[in-house]
Amino acid sequence: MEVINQMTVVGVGLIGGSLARAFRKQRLCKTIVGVDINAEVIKKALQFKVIDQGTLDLKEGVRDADLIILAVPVGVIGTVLKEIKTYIKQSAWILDVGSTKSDIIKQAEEYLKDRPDLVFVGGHPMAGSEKAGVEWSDPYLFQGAPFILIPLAKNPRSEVLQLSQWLERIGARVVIMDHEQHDLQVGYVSHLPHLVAAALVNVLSRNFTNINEVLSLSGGGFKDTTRIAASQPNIWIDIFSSNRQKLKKILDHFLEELIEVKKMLSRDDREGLFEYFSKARQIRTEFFEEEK
Ligand SMILES: NC(=O)c1ccc[n+]([C@@H]2O[C@H](COP(=O)([O-])OP(=O)(O)OC[C@H]3O[C@@H](n4cnc5c(N)ncnc54)[C@H](O)[C@@H]3O)[C@@H](O)[C@H]2O)c1
Ligand SMILES: O=C(O)C(=O)C[C@]1(C(=O)O)C=C[C@@H](O)C=C1
Repeated sequence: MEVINQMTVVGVGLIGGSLARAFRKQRLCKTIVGVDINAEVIKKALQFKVIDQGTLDLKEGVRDADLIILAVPVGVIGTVLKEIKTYIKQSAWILDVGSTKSDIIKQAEEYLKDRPDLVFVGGHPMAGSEKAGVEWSDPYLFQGAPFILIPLAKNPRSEVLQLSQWLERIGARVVIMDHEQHDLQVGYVSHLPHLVAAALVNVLSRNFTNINEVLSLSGGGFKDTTRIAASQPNIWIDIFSSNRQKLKKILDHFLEELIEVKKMLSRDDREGLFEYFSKARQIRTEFFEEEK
């Protein structure tokens, strides 16, 4: 397998830091350079030996890279790409890890028109945490997790194959799909759950003044279903704004579910409720038990 001379991670946070550590652990690259807008982040990343060199200067950081990972918030991935494209080495690979893909793929197609030599692949690791920052990075984060890849139409399959092999080496399960399907399906299994978790918390604050008293009564159910409500809002604003057209439709479908349940409650439809919960139980247990 080809070893990367220099990998540059732009945005050395939870995901960027975890990818750097995972690639290092598997000896997939010789040198790792980190670029961030925050000097404290670079200092910490050097201290934890997540990166070998760090800089606040994008141009300097990407110039000699063979693989560039864009691990900044979704709303700035395109801006960074536009800024660096003229400095990138001939035939380098660029992988972004943003949680939405349609906007980013369209930006990459537009901005890289005059750099047909570059291999841009849209990526989305379906692994993460509610914690942010390099201090929470984990070299094993991607083990067993899906890593969605969205190649640009013009990319040769062999180039995507090389990237897939590196990602498989860090334990990920590569899934190749198109950006529209990605934003729809991931909208249901990641973005909607995030919103539901936040709503479960916020419904308390809207209806109680003694929230802490109510929270002190919660057991595992509330904690399990609301862990992700503790995530960084800045990351999620970008995700929701970027996927807003699909999310509006997904929300309509979700509201239909809630209205159905409300109707069952109004007519005390025990049979309907039994069917409803049984269906969910069956789908969830069959899938996740088979997955083990
Ligand atoms: N957190 C998750 O669970 C998760 C999972 C999969 C994908 N993602 C995606 O990964 C990306 C990074 O998320 P994260 O959770 O690692 O966030 P994070 O906050 O831990 O890290 C982001 C880093 O980017 C830096 N940054 C921000 N703007 C920058 C800029 N213009 N130039 C250089 N550095 C900049 C920040 O200082 C920070 O260090 C996002 O696009 C997110 O959607 C997140
Ligand atoms: O496990 C978590 O904490 C996550 O929220 C990770 C999670 C998700 O599964 O929805 C969140 C956003 C990412 O884009 C990918 C993965």
